[in-house]
Amino acid sequence: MHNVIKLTRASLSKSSRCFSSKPSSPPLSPLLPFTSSPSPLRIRNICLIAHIDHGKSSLSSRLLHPQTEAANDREDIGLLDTLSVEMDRGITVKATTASVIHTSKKTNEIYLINLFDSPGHVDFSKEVDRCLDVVEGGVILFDACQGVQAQTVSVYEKARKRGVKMVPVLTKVDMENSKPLEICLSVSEVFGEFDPDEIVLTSARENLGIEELLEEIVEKVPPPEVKFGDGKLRCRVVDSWYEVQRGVVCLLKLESGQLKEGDRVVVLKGGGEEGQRDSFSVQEVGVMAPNRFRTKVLDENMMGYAIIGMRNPRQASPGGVIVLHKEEKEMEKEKDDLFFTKEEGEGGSVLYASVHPKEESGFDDMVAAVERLALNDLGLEVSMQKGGGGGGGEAAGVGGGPFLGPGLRIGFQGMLHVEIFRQRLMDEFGVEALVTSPKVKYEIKYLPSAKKPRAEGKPEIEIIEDISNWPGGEDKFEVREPMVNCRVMAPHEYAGAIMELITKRRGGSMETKVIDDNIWMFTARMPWAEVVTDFHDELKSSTAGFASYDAQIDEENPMEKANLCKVEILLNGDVVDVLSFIAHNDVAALQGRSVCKKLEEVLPRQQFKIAIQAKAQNRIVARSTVQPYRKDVLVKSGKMVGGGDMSRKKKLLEKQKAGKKKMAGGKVVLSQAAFNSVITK
Ligand SMILES: Nc1nc2c(ncn2[C@@H]2O[C@H](COP(=O)(O)OP(=O)(O)OP(=O)(O)O)[C@@H](O)[C@H]2O)c(=O)[nH]1
Repeated sequence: MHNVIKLTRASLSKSSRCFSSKPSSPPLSPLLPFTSSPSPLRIRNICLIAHIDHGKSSLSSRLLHPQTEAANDREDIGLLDTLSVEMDRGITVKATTASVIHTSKKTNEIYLINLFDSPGHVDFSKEVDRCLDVVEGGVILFDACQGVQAQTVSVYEKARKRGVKMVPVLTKVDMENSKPLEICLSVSEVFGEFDPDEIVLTSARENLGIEELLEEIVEKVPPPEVKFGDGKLRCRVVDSWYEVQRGVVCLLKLESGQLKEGDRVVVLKGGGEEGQRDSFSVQEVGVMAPNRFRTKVLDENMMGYAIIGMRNPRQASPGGVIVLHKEEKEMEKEKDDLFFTKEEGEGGSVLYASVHPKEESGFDDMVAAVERLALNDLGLEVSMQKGGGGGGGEAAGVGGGPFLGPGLRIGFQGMLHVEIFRQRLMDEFGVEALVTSPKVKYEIKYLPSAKKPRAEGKPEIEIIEDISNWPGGEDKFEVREPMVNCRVMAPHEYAGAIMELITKRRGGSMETKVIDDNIWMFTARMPWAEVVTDFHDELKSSTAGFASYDAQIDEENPMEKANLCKVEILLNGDVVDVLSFIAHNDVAALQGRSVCKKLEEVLPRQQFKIAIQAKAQNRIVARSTVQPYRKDVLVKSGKMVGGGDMSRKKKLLEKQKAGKKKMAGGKVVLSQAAFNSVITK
């Protein structure tokens, strides 16, 4: 039996004595020679997975703690959450990796553990997929107070599907309201594969159970498989990011061979052809610990970084494979087997919006920033078309109509992803962007119509992710919308509220499962458009914050027919597509009214009146007005103009009226707040 704490009430009550106080791993620097050529048998690749906020980053930092210079006794030093958006919001949005050296007390062997700290929020689950694709082990965390949550089940399923060996861990056992025994029993019951005795009890805050966890990892997780026995270089690009000084930095997993500084390499990617690819000279390689630690060589099965003098971010997107230039021809033949992950552009986005620079002149800068950000954010799907374009640069944007400058169409993974994107553009590149209210994509099936027959060559079925392409009034058509399988977990006393909410949001095929004495799980098939916006907020408020949810695209049956219509928003009589939205026929008028009301509150007042209208199914369903600034032309420097001269006063008022009439065609300024009003409806 390994040295995992035996889970008994007695052991729990004296838990602090059961845990060793600090891991005994030595600092990284004396082990430099080892890090450059470890035996694959002593490498472990793992990913920490869990529901949001269950303590992945804190535990990762604690695992790294002995070898970092941050000799700080607190766990929340956030060693791996380094983006400013992560520090600001206290969440992980980007999976990060670091290598930990661990000397096993049992075998006295030194191990190199490459760990990924993955994000917990469902919007960043592409990051979790990317990590699970390159590891053999997953440390699955359960919060000792909250236990199994909806996203835990989903990450467990992802890991199970990939055959990743899981090490179960309870976190935050130091908390006063923690219920380790209860939660361990519940975990074992829900997943049916973890023995409660095997679950490692940890506290990143109190530095408990860390040594035991490291021992469990080296004991349970298998070493990486040796896939190619020919010693030729094949490096998988796991991640990459752009640094102003050094250009593109790639995070690599060496599937085979050895990568040395000075090697000449090429990146095989789907698009490039043999002989046409740029070759690069490897300038620096090393491991992440968690900062860059130069080793000059990376060996088979290691994970580390490489700087190869690349400046164009598009050349090294995740999914590519780095091979030696002299072996390019040979590797070209294996190309199809070498592409391990999806290529850029196949992000499977679920929400689409157009993104515009706040100042029209900033389009080219925005394009460059988005391009760099997309390298590092797998969930983004950017359509960059070559050619003239709105800003005169390389990328052609989408037109913003009379209200916005040129922009880019971008696919996102969810609403939080949109927010994080905007903030990262600002924090990391100083670019302020406006993101229109994101929409899901719809499938339009055109039906035969005598009034407006389909033009020759036009497809019967169209996918629409930009609602300015929504069919016109004369077209006969059916709409299908994307569906998700939604899972909600909450204490059973909220069952009524949860069922009501799911029904209100057009959920169907609802099922309920009892997880333990307290928690029930609700599953339902729901329209994605109903879930992606504020479902989470409403769920939290109707369950006093206790419910957790997770939604996955229904792969088997992704679209379903629905009675939907476009609600057009008009400003001073002009249809503004970037504010228009799609609604179910039953609530179109209601939502139109709500958006008009909200726009009235957020549209900045002008010198002229702004008439806001909502139009659905060929009729105006709502209207409201933003009143203009009213300047009292009869008062000048605090004094009444013209004294008792009525004709002078009349003249001034008429002049003002004429001026306003002239300005009525003025430009309404759209702010981010205006787009947000459409999101929440
Ligand atoms: N008391 C206590 N609090 C902890 C412990 N570990 C983490 N926390 C707190 O729990 C919160 C979430 O911790 P994180 O480590 O950011 O959780 P996470 O799973 O990485 O979060 P995401 O990556 O955003 O999903 C923070 O406020 C931590 O300070 C622990 O062992 N004990």
